[in-house]
Amino acid sequence: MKQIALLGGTGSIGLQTVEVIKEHPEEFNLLAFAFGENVDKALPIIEQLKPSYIVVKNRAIKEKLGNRISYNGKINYGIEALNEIVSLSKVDIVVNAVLGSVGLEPTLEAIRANKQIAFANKETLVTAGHLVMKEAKANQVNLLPVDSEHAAIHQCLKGENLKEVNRIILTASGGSFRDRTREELVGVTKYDALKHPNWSMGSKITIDSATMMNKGLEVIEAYWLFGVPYDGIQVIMHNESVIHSMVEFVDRSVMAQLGTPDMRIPIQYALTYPDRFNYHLSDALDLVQIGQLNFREMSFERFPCLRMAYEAGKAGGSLPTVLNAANEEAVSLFLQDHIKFLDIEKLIENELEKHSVIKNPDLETILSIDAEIRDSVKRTGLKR
Ligand SMILES: NC(=O)C1=CN([C@@H]2O[C@H](COP(=O)(O)OP(=O)(O)OC[C@H]3O[C@@H](n4cnc5c(N)ncnc54)[C@H](OP(=O)(O)O)[C@@H]3O)[C@@H](O)[C@H]2O)C=CC1
Ligand SMILES: CC(=O)[C@@H](O)[C@H](O)COP(=O)(O)O
Ligand SMILES: [Mn+2]
Repeated sequence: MKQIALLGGTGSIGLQTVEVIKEHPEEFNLLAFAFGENVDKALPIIEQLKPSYIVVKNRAIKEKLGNRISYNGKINYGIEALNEIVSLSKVDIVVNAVLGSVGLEPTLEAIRANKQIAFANKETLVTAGHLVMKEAKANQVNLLPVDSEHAAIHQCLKGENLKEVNRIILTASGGSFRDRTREELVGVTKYDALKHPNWSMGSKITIDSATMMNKGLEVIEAYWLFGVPYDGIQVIMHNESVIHSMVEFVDRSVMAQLGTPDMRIPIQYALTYPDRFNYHLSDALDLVQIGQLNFREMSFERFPCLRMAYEAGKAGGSLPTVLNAANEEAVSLFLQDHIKFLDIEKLIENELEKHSVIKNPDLETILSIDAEIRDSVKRTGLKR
């Protein structure tokens, strides 16, 4: 029986991870469960699976949950408590499904404790990929990608020699505004932006998908996970999200991984790796019913967030931290109706232009830049 510590358990990935765990009660036990503030979503899971350790965002939530929980689970709060549960000796797998760079420190702790990590939290790799990968190499820990594209690439690369990779081809659905011109983006609402054509996901990543920043973050995520240079990472638009990504080898042979757009499939694979378990939660892929798969060229002019992500990734140092922090804050302002959709990219570009890059930043520097940029975006954004 594998003992699981799930971070971000009330989110889109977290809830789907719980479904996978429940499908295989003889294989997986939810030992530790962490979430932010959503007690109503957490309570039924906690009451059913009775994790021994629970971590929430702050003391107020701890008290709120403590008043409603019916068994003797240990409840704690804050980043240190997250760091503690990922390092528990009994834990076999840490699922990192928290949103944003708050996942950085627990990731480093889980690596230092030699845990297998099912990794969804892409912002952590964007903000501090050099620190995470250095620690992973030193401790010989594999990050098992949950993000659908990276899970696909990981499968295409199984048994292959990385030196024989020509390029990685990341597929992008295009998001909710893929058929609109830039002029048609003026005045779009968050309700329009939240209508993803293929996937049901948390709000932040759905907005990232609409701005194409999601693919930008994924380019940087791929760079760190697979060690392929930025010039060898291509993004193409693929309407159906059926091909999750591809790898081209030096002999021009291309491997692709396909599947229905259902995140429980890569989540389950990250939990069972290197084995595969039966899966019954959704229907099998039916290519005849789908009929055709469509592809389009990606445009940096149409999607400046993708251009900015490549530029930040290539520049390296502290610039990806700036990109990520500015994006997290700008999306949050947009979701709270403080700024317009097109302001997201303007606020990010503004921070990237102002920043003097620091080479090889340490954890303290990254955390301080992250806080400083969020503050700056909030101030600028609220004046708009
Ligand atoms: N959703 C998807 O299909 C995919 C998501 N990803 C990545 O997975 C990650 C999670 O995405 P998604 O599930 O959509 O996000 P959601 O917003 O749905 O969920 C985020 C989770 O993180 C928790 N959380 C936020 N802040 C804290 C904190 N300070 N301490 C503890 N928990 C916290 C939230 O708790 P609460 O809500 O209770 O406050 C919630 O459980 C992101 O990095 C995303 O890019 C990658 C591929 C696909
Ligand atoms: C499910 C998943 O992995 C998301 O990151 C998805 O890729 C978002 O779709 P886009 O291709 O629209 O960014
Ligand atoms: Mn993805």
